[in-house]
Amino acid sequence: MSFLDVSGISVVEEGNVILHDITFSLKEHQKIAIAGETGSGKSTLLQTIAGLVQPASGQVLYQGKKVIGPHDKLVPGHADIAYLSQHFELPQFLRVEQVLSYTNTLSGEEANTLYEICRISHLAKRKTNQLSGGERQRIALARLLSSWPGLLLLDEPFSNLDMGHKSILKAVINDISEELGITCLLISHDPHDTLSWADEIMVMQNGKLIQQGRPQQIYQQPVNEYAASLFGKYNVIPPGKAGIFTQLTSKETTSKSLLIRPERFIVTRQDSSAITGKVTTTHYFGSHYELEILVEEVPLTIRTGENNYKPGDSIGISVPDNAVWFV
Ligand SMILES: Nc1ncnc2c1ncn2[C@@H]1O[C@H](COP(=O)(O)OP(=O)(O)OP(=O)(O)O)[C@@H](O)[C@H]1O
Repeated sequence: MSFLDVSGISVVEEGNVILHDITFSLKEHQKIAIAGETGSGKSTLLQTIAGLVQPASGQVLYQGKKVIGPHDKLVPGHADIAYLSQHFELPQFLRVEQVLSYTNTLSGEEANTLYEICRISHLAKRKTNQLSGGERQRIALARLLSSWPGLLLLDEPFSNLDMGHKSILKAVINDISEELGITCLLISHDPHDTLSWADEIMVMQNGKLIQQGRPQQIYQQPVNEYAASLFGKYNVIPPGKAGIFTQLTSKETTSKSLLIRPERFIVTRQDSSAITGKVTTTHYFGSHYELEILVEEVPLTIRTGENNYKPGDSIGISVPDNAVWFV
């Protein structure tokens, strides 16, 4: 028995199939992130797990017991599963300590620990209309956690936060798992949030779970171009031109296109062991440069730490064996 077992979940709303036969399981303390484009069904999946949306078929088992959907329950939801919506609301014009006291079931010491972990202790006397977006979110989170759930579902927690608030929230979410032992499942469309945090990533497309795996696997071996696009820039080289690149590796060309991430190219000397391209544009990104180049009419984006090139220059590039992937 897993901590959470989702088996064969389908959801239909207004005659449209929103989730198709989703199956996966989550171990206690495992960190899973869900990625997918807008409308791919991520929120509906979290809401179904939380018992807030009724599946048309399939079931969710939490610690071996079925999560009852809203059709069969007077007050929808599950006492041990907390869901933080993208559209959470806090009561207006109340002090933070009042807002928290309404839901709190913890002892004074436990509550203080929770407020420390959520980085909100200093906000107790503040009114809810005097908070930044990031502070509001951490208070909404503390409010949910004051019932000490076993599973926390976070729906796009980082959207609309600036870098400062985002890094505080990341530390909070980390501490929630590590110090409070609460298992977290989160949705984010930003690869920086998911790749470094998750033990596993699930990729959704049109209501289907199309790939599940370790971050490295999802990033380097996406099942299709859509999955590649969710985690950053990539080059797709059509099958007819793939040989230009595979000749540098032990790989054989196939009928599929070749996928290479921009940072996997190596800028090298222009000799017989390299491919020669022509630089068309250069862009500076602070931590690196991106060069747009043309190799036998194939446009490529390559990333490099140093830029000694300008438009019109010839450039030598190479690609290691494990950087090429067929999609
Ligand atoms: N109650 C509903 N009735 C009808 N359609 C719905 C309902 N809930 C969701 N949908 C539709 O189901 C699809 C998936 O929605 P969902 O919110 O789960 O996607 P998402 O991947 O979370 O998107 P986003 O990233 O924009 O939040 C969308 O096309 C949405 O319009």
